[in-house]
Amino acid sequence: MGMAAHTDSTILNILHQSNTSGLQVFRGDGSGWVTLQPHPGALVILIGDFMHILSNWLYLNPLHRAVVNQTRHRLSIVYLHGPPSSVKIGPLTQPVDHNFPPLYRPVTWSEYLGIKAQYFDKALSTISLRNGFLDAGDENSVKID
Ligand SMILES: O=C(O)CCC(=O)C(=O)O
Ligand SMILES: [Fe+2]
Repeated sequence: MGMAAHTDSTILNILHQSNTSGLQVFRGDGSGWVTLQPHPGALVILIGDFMHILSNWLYLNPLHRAVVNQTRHRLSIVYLHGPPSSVKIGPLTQPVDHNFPPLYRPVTWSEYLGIKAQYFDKALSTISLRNGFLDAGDENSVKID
């Protein structure tokens, strides 16, 4: 089963893929979609939207996807780590300096999941405190195919 391009709505995801590749991460430096080759015993840590929010854009949520393999069976196991569903979470004050004020309004995970279901790749923009600020999935920064 493949997965369309997305960012994870969690704090972070811990992923193990079998020895068939399929996980790809989008790199904004012009490399485009880069395949993360599986390594035996290795785990992939993906920063989710809430780590992105908490860190006020210091730790970026990578746009990624899973492509299907027509000939080889592929298995990936993902542990999703999110915040408590009803606690409001916004950018932490510590990494936020005065020249870089909070970029997002506080939001609960359950509220954010509703926003994500409705706006998908534009979800972070809808809680942005700065108009025109671009996030990973935004139309103008990355074209999702
Ligand atoms: O199949 C994969 O390796 C990716 C899975 C994934 O991105 C997810 O579960 O959020
Ligand atoms: Fe994912």
